[in-house]
Amino acid sequence: MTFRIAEVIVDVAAYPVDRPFDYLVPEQMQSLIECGSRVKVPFGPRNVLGFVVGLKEDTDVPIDKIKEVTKLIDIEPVLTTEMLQLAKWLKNKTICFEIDALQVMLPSALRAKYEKMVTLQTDIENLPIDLQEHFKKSGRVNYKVFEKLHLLQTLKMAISHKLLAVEYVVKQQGNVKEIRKVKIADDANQLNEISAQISNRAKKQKLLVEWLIQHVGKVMDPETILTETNSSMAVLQAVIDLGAAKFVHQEVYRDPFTKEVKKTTSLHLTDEQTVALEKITSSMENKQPETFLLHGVTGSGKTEVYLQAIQQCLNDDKEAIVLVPEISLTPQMTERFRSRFGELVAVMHSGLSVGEKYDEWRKVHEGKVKVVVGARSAIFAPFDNVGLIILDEEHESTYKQEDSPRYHARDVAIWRSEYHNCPVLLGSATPSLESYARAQKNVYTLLTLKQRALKQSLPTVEIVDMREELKSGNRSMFSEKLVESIRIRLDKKEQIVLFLNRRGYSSFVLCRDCGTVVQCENCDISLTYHRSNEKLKCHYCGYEQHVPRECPQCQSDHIRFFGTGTQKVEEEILKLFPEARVLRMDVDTTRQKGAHEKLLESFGEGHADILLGTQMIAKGLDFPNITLVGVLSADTSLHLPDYRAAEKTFQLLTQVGGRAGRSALPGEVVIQSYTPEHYAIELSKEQHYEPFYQLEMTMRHQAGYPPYYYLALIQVSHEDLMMAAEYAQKSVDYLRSNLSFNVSIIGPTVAGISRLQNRYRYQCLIKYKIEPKLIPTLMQLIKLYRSDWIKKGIILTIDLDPSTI
Ligand SMILES: Nc1ncnc2c1ncn2[C@@H]1O[C@H](COP(=O)(O)OP(=O)(O)OP(=O)(O)O)[C@@H](O)[C@H]1O
Ligand SMILES: [Zn+2]
Ligand SMILES: [Zn+2]
Repeated sequence: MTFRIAEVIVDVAAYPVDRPFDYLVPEQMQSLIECGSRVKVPFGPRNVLGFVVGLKEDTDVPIDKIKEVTKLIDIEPVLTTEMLQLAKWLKNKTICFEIDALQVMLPSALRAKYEKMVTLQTDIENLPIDLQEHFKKSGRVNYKVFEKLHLLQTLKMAISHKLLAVEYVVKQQGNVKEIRKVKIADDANQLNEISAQISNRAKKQKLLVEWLIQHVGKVMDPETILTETNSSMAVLQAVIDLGAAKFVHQEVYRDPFTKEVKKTTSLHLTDEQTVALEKITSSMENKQPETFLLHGVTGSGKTEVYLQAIQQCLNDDKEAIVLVPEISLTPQMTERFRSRFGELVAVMHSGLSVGEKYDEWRKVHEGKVKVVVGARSAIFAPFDNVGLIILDEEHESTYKQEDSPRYHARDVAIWRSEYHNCPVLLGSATPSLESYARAQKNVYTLLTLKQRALKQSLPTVEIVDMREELKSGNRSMFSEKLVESIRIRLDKKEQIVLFLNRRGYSSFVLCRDCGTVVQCENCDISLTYHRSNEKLKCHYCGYEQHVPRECPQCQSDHIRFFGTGTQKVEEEILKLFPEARVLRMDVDTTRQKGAHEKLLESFGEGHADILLGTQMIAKGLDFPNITLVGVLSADTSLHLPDYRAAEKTFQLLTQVGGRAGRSALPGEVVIQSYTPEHYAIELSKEQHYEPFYQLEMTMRHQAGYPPYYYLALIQVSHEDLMMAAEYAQKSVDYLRSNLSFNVSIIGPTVAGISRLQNRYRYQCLIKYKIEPKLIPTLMQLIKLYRSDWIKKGIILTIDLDPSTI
């Protein structure tokens, strides 16, 4: 069947109406075009990108008005029917443009510049005659060749018979970091000749070439060569000009899968694990879209349950998606999957280059792998026979995307599970209140692991009141208790994790005379001090400046940085324990690709006594020799203007505490706090979730927050303060006159960060329980915005279930 009309979602933001437009399919394209393919179509004066979301025979658009599809980008669709449906759902669920929903499902490589290449998948004789000659020289031919020769029809056939495949080769644009190395010539004779040519007066050059002869063919850092030979860059350049070596560029990035992994097999499950696994597999057998909440204490062996459930899924010839929060995508976690399922696993996370990400996506798209382990966006993995979806650490806020489409991976997971009739498994030691409440109401099925896998006891937790320390004259950031515990571990050669809670906290520069804090020029946010290069940086817009020598307000020179960064803690530790080997893990030491991995590996191998870090080390670590966890500052995350502050603090303390005593050796946790009486801190002592859940639910009920109420956040920004305020007020008026009376609308108020990237920000919060008019009203508001306000420079965003307010 061939269709004449394509329905296309076009990539035109800021168009008030979000619906597909009809285009005429030129005859030669009719047998090639499919739903889920990208096209180029004329829109107004331009040619724009679009996605084919429907094909049909007729249209209401008059024949003299309808325009033709200019170009078919993919002869194989890049999106499945499922994804097209999902995009429609996402559009309503998150109030976004359908185009944004479609784009988010594709790897960024397909949005970047790329070259399409056709690669040979079989012996050349098996190809249709017309195509054969093109592959004689090389197994990889530019797609454009076939386009020019009008061979697309034949090409498409060959592709559908898997004789050929289309590959997108990304033109890397600074995504891959390269470093300059020196490649020494391969041929010793040639080097000898060069040496002979050099006049005896150019002693340094001669010496350098002599040295190079000893290292024929090697690739080395220029710095190494210079220090080893005690020569200068000029000398090196001179011998390079003579042909003794050449500069080469090497990717710093490596293949994500270069490391060998040891194969593991299923462990014998504990009783609790067995019960949990059976429930999950029986739901898989019955093809039920059931959502499970696996609540297991730290170290209870949730991961082993995931692994065996996935095994079941593979046995049934189905595919599995595993989501983990970006920060716990540690090599340890991914390795556990790879060592069980080997080549069947693809890994997707932000540490990969655009090209690498695309390679992983393609493995999924082509069915070469059966399991995806990845961060949030891996939920869109284009499998077509999903048997199980897992979200590890389901409470993590990184599962919510902060830009359009503002989706939550959990919601998408549940949607896909309904599409594929398969279960979703949410796992956590500290479930989100929302999920636990749903489990209480039997919307989710609760599975519990109360004990650690080898029946180890949970670590003992001691909370130290830092106010008392101060009273007794201890001004350091380490309490006496913690110092003593560290000393014992160092003596026993056991390992220590020190955790610096830096959520909502940073080192800033403050004038001790007038109290001024140095702020960003573009945002109303204090700048963060970076010791490594003595600079102040804005973590929101990237602005940076040197640390001022005097206060910009009062010119006093008593201007110092304030607060505790990991570097400062490290110095302090080394003062107290000069013999300790400390590994520091923070944004500064993990910037390089693979650094994270190396640090952890080295710690795991026992090359350090103390692992010091921020949020990054709170999760997923499973090292048997860790017996002490110290939390330096439990409170910092408590004082955030966030209704989830207590929940986040409790989760963090429980998770980080859970790193201790996971094997034979018993664990101890020392939590330092200035507000030890706060329930989130007090209750983390028992490492019991239930009491915290009960109390926090009461608080939420009283304050009218989720899970009792739903929230929607509307933000309005403009470069001009008055404009921002005016349009925020307009939005609120509009909402008030259209929503029911039992919906509370709070605002407009100044946003938490009142100015960002030179735009003033106002917001308004909607709290509701049931409000059928909400989505239609918000859609109308968006329409108002897109058709008029946007021209005045307003930016309006709507976030349903915002993760912070
Ligand atoms: N049935 C079992 N028999 C023996 N060892 C097990 C079993 N299940 C899990 N383990 C081991 O127990 C340790 C903790 O398990 P795992 O890391 O899966 O726990 P978890 O619940 O995911 O922990 P966390 O939430 O703290 O990260 C691991 O070293 C794992 O290999
Ligand atoms: Zn001052
Ligand atoms: Zn800024």
